[in-house]
Amino acid sequence: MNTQPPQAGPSPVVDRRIEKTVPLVTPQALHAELPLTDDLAKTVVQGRDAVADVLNGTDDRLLVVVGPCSVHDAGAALEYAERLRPVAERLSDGLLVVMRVYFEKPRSTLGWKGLINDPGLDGSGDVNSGLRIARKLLLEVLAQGLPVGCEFLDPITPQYIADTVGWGAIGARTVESQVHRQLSSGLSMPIGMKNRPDGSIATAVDAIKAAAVPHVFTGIAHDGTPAILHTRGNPDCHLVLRGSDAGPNYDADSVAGAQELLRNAGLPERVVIDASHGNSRKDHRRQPEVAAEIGAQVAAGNQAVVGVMLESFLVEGRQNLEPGHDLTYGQSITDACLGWDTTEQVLEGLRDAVLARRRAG
Ligand SMILES: O=C[C@H](O)[C@H](O)COP(=O)(O)O
Ligand SMILES: C=C(OP(=O)(O)O)C(=O)O
Repeated sequence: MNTQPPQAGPSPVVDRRIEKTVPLVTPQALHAELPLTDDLAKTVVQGRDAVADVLNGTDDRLLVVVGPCSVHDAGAALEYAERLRPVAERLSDGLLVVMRVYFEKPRSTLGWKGLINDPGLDGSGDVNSGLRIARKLLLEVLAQGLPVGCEFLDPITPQYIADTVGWGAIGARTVESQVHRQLSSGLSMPIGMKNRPDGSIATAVDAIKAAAVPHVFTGIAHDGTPAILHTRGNPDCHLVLRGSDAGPNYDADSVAGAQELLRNAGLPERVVIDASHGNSRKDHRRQPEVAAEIGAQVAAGNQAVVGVMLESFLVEGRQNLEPGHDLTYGQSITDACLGWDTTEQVLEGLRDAVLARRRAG
């Protein structure tokens, strides 16, 4: 028999490293506050279908996912969307433009983890506000008529925003994770699987295969209750070549190698290439030459290259997030980005490449 008096104060067993627990808004409540209207839902569905058509080759355009490395200021991101919309329309004969609206940042070690996790940019971790700001911005970008692309990092977050997303990514650091593969198998939009930071493409190919089939996993339901989710499998997952710590993988030989891996796995030979990250060696000034080389492969008739990713914001480069320092409006606080004018030139070059491929083929 236990003769010890009941323990007063914190438990010696559980929550020893939990400082505090804060209630999380439910997906249902957030959706009710910030609803996806029928018109916006049409933009989402049309965007997803158009991406799938490009991936499947029934649309010969190039998918271009372009926008800031991360959103830290919703106003600046919306201004970017307002600039992008007319350019996307003008180039729509060659490009299917999806705006990169990334709220979740996977870090190599430490750093700001994105607007959903820390909208105050100060470590206060007000996730409820982060989700609200993120969803509001997603609806505003959709209202511009632009489909949006996000990385899915936290497995709970999609319940709050995935209804607005036309294209999703699983990042280089999580592509080997079973949790993210299961999640992808249940997501309603095409998902790009990135090669691992060390360059392993086989891991991303494994992820595509794993996410294509049904899974069962635990998560939350729309009303916020714990739930067992049974997925159907996602046939629209595809490879994203993003280079690696060892160097780029956007050149024709690397693309051919990736095609061979896909072919051997019995998967469609379709590849999206990220012009940033390992492919630019994180130097934004190299993105135009990477995009030009990808464009040259497209213009030469390569049908396997179906998309390009660019990191771009209003102001080129990046800045450090430091307490007490004012931030430059429209400049990235994570990876360095192309500035607006260069972005427009790069997009025009990619569109010309598609028109050349079409003329030749
Ligand atoms: O795209 C953004 C970054 O490359 C990614 O979040 C990793 O950043 P880090 O290596 O600076 O942590
Ligand atoms: C983190 C990102 O990319 P990767 O996973 O390729 O590093 C990103 O695009 O924000």
